[in-house]
Amino acid sequence: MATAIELHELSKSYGSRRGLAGLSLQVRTGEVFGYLGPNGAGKSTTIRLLLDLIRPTGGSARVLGMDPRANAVDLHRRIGYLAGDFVVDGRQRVGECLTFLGHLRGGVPSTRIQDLAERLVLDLDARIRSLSKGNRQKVGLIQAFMHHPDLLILDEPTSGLDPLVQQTFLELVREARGIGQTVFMSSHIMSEVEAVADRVAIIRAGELVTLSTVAELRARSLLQVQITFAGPIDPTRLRGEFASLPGVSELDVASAAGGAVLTCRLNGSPDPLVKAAAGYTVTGLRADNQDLEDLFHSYYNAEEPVHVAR
Ligand SMILES: Nc1ncnc2c1ncn2[C@@H]1O[C@H](COP(=O)(O)OP(=O)(O)OP(=O)(O)O)[C@@H](O)[C@H]1O
Repeated sequence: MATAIELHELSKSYGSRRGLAGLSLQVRTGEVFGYLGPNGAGKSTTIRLLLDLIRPTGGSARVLGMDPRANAVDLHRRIGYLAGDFVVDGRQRVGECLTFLGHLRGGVPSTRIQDLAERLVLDLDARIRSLSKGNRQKVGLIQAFMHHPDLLILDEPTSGLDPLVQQTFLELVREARGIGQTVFMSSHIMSEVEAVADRVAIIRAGELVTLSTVAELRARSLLQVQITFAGPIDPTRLRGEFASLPGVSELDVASAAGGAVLTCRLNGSPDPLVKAAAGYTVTGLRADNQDLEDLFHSYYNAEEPVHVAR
């Protein structure tokens, strides 16, 4: 099966509130799919619909080739799910809780639980109620990964984890992909998913804004350019000449040490800018890719959906 998740015009209204508005997308088997959006965008709503924890008001979803409404029991066995608000009985010890959950999933070797707990630095003897938020999140991660499910559905999996544990989590995701598991993970922070995701979807107000590979997104991001020119040079003339070049925006020219420093953003081919600069003596040149996080914020804040590919 080439498609692990398929959404077709999926909608969910909560009374007059819009949770999800006609969302269509496909997650391929074996890929790591990042599902991004600001708070309230509809990420948890989508995930709850996939698991049949809530019912759609329109459209349809297929998960591992099945209808979540008709095959919830079969499906849940093949899915590892980490809820955004993961809660378990606080009186239990971590090890007891994970063994119990393992039994519900057809049995998980204790060595597998021990290995995951060691890697995530989690004490299996601790009582769950005594754990910090981050350590509870580790319990949630272990129960999602431990039975090697075909599909991992993780709602804000890195929430509360310190940077070192986040790295271990990313390793677990890579290993899962390595053995053919599919990972669907939500986040509201791009940097958490860009290191592992094959593709990312960005949603806003229940709608798909963009769907693309991380590499394509990077290529689409603007360049922040700084060119230093040797003097004597007329900054006003420089400004007039460069401001009209294709793809140039946010241009600024400042006088410096007898010469001038030009800064601008560049969208598209650098060729016209480079050719214009070649008419002068260039003593310095910098071009940095816009931070992907900034790019995401521009998608979140855009008036209209920006781009939807594949
Ligand atoms: N049970 C509910 N009753 C009413 N409105 C709801 C309910 N659940 C979600 N919503 C609304 O649906 C929209 C999408 O919420 P959802 O929780 O899916 O977003 P999210 O992207 O997961 O955000 P967050 O990161 O804050 O969890 C929001 O406007 C939210 O207020």
